[in-house]
Amino acid sequence: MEGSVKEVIGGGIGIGMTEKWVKKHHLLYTGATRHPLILSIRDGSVDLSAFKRWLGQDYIFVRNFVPFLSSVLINACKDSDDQSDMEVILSGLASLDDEVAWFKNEAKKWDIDLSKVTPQKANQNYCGFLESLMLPEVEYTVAITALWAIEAVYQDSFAYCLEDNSKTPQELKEACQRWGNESFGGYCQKLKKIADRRLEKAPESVLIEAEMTLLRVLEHEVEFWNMCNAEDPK
Ligand SMILES: Cc1ncc(CN)c(N)n1
Repeated sequence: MEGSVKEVIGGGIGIGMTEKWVKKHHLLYTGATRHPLILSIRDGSVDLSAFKRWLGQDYIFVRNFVPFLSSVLINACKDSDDQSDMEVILSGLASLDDEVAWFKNEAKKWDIDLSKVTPQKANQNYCGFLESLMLPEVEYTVAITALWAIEAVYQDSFAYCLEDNSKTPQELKEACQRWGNESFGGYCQKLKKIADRRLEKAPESVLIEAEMTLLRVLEHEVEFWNMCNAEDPK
């Protein structure tokens, strides 16, 4: 029950660290989730070549995201204080199978040869960052915060393109649905809860590391959208 004694004592209705950080860094968060590319999809003015660039580059990103998510899963199995973390992360990993297939199928529709797409600079940088998060010294709390942020940016961005008054072109709606749907939203909420639970108990040094990691994720996301909107390879 909302507002129950248990919830108040347990912090259920209190604001978590992730939300505090989103508020504190709202300019950067908004930069990542309301980027001009997203706004152009939502208002229907999108340059389809930018969408195609995004499709090819994101396919490469997702392939690199698989080992990152696998490493968060291993961390959860080894270091988590709650067994259900593993199930949440496993569900995300399982859905990537379908996601990779979706990219291949979508690329065919848009006449994109994925074998010829090479990662642009911003994508290479982002994938390099994911690799750095897989190093053994990276705390589970930091890695799960990164995972939540990466997924939340896509959820927030694409859900915005599906709101009632949006003019998202029909042929892009399926892409927006992938990350903008309610079930993906629920997954992001679960990741947020895990991150908040871990952050609540984390020592100051881990909190600093996690907040910095969130900022890096948001910066990489902005750079990623910029790369798709740019005419020339960066
Ligand atoms: C760049 C980027 N960021 C996030 C997501 C969501 N997994 C993605 N597919 N690509």
